[in-house]
Amino acid sequence: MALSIWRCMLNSSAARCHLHRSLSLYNSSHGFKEEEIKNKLALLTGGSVALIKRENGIAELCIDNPARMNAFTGTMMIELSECVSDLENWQEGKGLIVYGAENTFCSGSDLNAVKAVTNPQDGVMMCMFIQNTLTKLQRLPLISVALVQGKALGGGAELCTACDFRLMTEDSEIRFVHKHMGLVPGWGGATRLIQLIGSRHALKLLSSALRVHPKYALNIGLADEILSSGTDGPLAEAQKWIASYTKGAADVNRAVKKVVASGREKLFEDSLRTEKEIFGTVWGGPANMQALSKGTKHNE
Ligand SMILES: CC[C@H](C(=O)O)C(=O)SCCNC(=O)CCNC(=O)[C@H](O)C(C)(C)COP(=O)(O)OP(=O)(O)OC[C@H]1O[C@@H](n2cnc3c(N)ncnc32)[C@H](O)[C@@H]1OP(=O)(O)O
Repeated sequence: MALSIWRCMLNSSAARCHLHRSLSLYNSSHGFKEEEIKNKLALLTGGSVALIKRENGIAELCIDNPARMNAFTGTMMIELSECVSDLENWQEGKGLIVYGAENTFCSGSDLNAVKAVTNPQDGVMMCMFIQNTLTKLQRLPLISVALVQGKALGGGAELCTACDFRLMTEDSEIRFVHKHMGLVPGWGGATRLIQLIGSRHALKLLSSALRVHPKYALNIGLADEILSSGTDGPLAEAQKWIASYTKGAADVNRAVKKVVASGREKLFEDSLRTEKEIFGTVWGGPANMQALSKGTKHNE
């Protein structure tokens, strides 16, 4: 009885709203004019972003514009945002692999497209649009992995920081080339890079536009693994890698990612409170009851 009252409290709309945080980082109160920038981006066509949601709960998102090393056109930016919204509503989902077509990750914005939006107002609107998308991607209750093959350049380097993990193939590189373009990161990549590797390493990478090869990336904590060139190919290697972090029931996996995502963004006390609320969503749930009734031990 006490447990069901407790669950009822936790399922109140206020708690749900708190847990399923998909509010946009920028909205009209920040001067963001979403429809206006979407209309402009829709004119910059080419390439595509494709999402496959597999039955095992692992999705694959492919950045596909190989003629331009998978650079992002305007329509691809819109498609990415639609794919992320789709993933936000995928209750069976546990994991996500982001990769680029034809063995290279992504070379950032399509330079032909960005030439059409060089005025600072449009630039900032585009930046808000992509930051909204990548923040939602980072907050998804899915373990996300960027499979970096070939080159991750500019915005492509920023995109891979929005994933929880980065797996690099031996010949790949991540490179924040922004300084050479007279820019700084704008897709949220600087903020996320500092969180990932600390401000000293981030400053080195951004101020020198250094090519970050896999061993160096592993060394500074930017990469999580260098994939061996197995016979099945990098995507199959990435699927195997993510499988070991997404075993078991979807709701428990999603709760794990939610506690980490909330802790990553919140102040200490705030994070403890959210952790307690998420805990309440799995405590006494089917996976928990099954483990208790089986007398599960952890000595293997
Ligand atoms: C805040 C993010 C920031 C922004 O929004 O402004 C950016 O992302 S800026 C964009 C950063 N990216 C670049 O500056 C990439 C420039 N391109 C290169 O450095 C090279 O093309 C490279 C290293 C990606 C690949 O070199 P490689 O020798 O292997 O091949 P090619 O140079 O022959 O490239 C093949 C083909 O792809 C076209 N390409 C590559 N990247 C882009 C891009 N970002 N936008 C448009 N087109 C791109 C390249 O021009 C070639 O086309 P081709 O018609 O054959 O000349």
